[in-house]
Amino acid sequence: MENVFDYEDIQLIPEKCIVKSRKECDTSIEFGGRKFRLPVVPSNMQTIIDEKIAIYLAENDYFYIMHRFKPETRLDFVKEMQERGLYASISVGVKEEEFDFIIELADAGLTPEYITIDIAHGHADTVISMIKHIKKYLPNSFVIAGNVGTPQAVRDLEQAGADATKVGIGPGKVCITKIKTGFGTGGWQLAALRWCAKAATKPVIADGGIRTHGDIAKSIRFGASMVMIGSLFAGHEESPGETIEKDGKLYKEYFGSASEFQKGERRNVEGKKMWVEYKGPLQNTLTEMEEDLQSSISYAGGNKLSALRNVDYVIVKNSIFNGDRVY
Ligand SMILES: NC(=O)C1=CN([C@@H]2O[C@H](COP(=O)(O)OP(=O)(O)OC[C@H]3O[C@@H](n4cnc5c(N)ncnc54)[C@H](OP(=O)(O)O)[C@@H]3O)[C@@H](O)[C@H]2O)C=CC1
Ligand SMILES: Nc1nc2c(ncn2[C@@H]2O[C@H](COP(=O)(O)O)[C@@H](O)[C@H]2O)c(=O)[nH]1
Repeated sequence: MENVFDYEDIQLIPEKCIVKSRKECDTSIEFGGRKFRLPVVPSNMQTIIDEKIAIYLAENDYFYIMHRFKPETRLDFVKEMQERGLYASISVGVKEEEFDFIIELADAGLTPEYITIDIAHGHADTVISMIKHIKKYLPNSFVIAGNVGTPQAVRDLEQAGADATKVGIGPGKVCITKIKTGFGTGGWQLAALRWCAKAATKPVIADGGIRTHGDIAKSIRFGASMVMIGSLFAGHEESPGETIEKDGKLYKEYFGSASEFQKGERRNVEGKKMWVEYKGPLQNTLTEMEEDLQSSISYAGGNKLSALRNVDYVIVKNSIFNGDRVY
């Protein structure tokens, strides 16, 4: 790998503005045959999304992926979403019973519009088998497969039939994969995204490591069609995690899907828990993300998301933040 960098090492370079107001900039994206208001999806984690948030996001034209940690509820979830006239987007793993679940859905005549294969090390024969299995039994589901961190992995999963791949091993805020295993894209996620996106012939989702709204624009610049975000979506009024009060301030829990809090046991733990400051309603964050991304598009000299794809950038290693904070 030649240039290795992460989000905080990059600044995008402005182009001449062509709009009179940032409101003219369109942040929408087509993904898997549907149009969404933002190229952003909250992480499919138990402290980030639940059924209520999924319904809210689907009703308001945002993309969502439901987590897979209450497996017995998934069939009814798909049924309920589709009865409401909403799209169904679920996650699966790769264990034996997950293969049975796909057949169960097919037997029930249910085709989720999106199925995400969600495991830590997605460049695996088990994932390739699951992609093929889904394509056999539910050929009309849009299959997202991950997570991966190399061009070869992207090629192999696309070759197996994946409609999109998800890139990011270890850059997450509650992730300890790089510390526990020595592997991953933590610390160079943006460069890994670029590397993978160059090999991809289908959409790529950048997953993990987004710390500011500007990182969404950077992800688009480096090849992402969609950006998966956990920590920035934790801490909302609607967030499913527990709420505590400390010294008069509210905090909400955010834990990793491979943490002992998720697993209920201390085996192969690659995630931790943290407490995130309470942030108020989810819609406020979605609105601010949209406004910030509209602004990014205007700096890119365009009026739609594609303007971000070709802007120039500079690498300013470790020097952007200098202790800066948004608030
Ligand atoms: N994006 C990221 O960086 C990471 C994300 N996660 C998240 O944590 C959750 C749990 O993930 P995961 O443990 O994969 O899910 P599962 O517990 O469902 O495990 C997936 C299967 O793959 C096997 N496996 C083989 N090698 C590995 C490996 N290196 N890492 C994990 N599994 C392996 C597991 O067997 P066995 O358990 O016996 O080894 C199991 O059968 C997911 O939601 C995942 O997205 C977890 C870590 C990193
Ligand atoms: N290594 C681990 N990664 C995890 C775990 N649980 C979730 N994740 C990944 O993190 C992102 C969210 O990252 P953030 O920086 O936006 O907070 C999420 O989408 C997963 O890919 C875990 O336990 N270990």
